[in-house]
Amino acid sequence: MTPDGLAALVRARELLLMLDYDGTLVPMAPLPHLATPSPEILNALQRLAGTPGRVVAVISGRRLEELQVMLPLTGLYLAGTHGAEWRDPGGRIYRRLDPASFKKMMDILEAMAVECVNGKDGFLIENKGLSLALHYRRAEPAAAVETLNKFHRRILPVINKHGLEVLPGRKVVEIRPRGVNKGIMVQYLCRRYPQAFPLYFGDDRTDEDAFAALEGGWGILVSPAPRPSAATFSLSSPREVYRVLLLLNGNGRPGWQ
Ligand SMILES: O=P(O)(O)OC[C@H]1O[C@H](O[C@H]2O[C@H](CO)[C@@H](O)[C@H](O)[C@H]2O)[C@H](O)[C@@H](O)[C@@H]1O
Repeated sequence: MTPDGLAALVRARELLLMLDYDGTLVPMAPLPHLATPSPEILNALQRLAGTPGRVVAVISGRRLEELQVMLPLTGLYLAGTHGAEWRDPGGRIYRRLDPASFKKMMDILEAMAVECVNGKDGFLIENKGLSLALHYRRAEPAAAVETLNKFHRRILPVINKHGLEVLPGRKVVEIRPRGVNKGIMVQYLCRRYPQAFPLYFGDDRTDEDAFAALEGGWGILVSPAPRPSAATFSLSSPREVYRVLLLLNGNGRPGWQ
């Protein structure tokens, strides 16, 4: 699907526009804090969020606190930690889980990750309170395999005992409470806005839960190459996602670089 084709199909409808952040709205970067949106993306999202007939939601594995810094926008949903916490367009904050009850567990997992990484270069441990991510984007491939195997063995008893799950992502392994996934947030929004046609844009394994939860809408996989997915269509890059946002804003000028 081309961005122009997709926008032409949905432009006239009332839309529930849901987007993943990393790899979808913003291109991947070597480190999480470097994946920041351009002013053009921020403008496009802000315009959409202020347009009648458009409900906009960004649904990410990042913490809500971090998303609010990355996307200093108003009038849209920001959902963090795979939908475990979110801010609504009116600025109210909601949490499905109490971070306090997971703190001890995440601290234990963090200590295990530190032990397995053992000071090796290229790893990043991110304790998000409700989940823990072990990034290996900049690690040597052999070191990544060895460390991840060790980490999996180390955490297995804890995972099973405490109802957690392990999710492989793009150069990251994440541990989060079972039952928390982007699909739950998508379902909530679809039911809250039944009149709006749902579209979900995502690039990663965690977005598959969201595609599967769409109630009569379309999932748009963001990937340069075809791959198995529950999505309906695909776009090749965040750049193409940006073009769809521009077109939905009624601004089809080519040439976002
Ligand atoms: O659900 P998402 O919005 O796609 O968030 C998924 C994870 O994204 C971040 O990590 C990933 O992106 C970084 C920046 O491009 C990259 O450096 C890292 O290797 C990727 O794993 C974020 O740090 C995680 O907390 C999110 O779960």
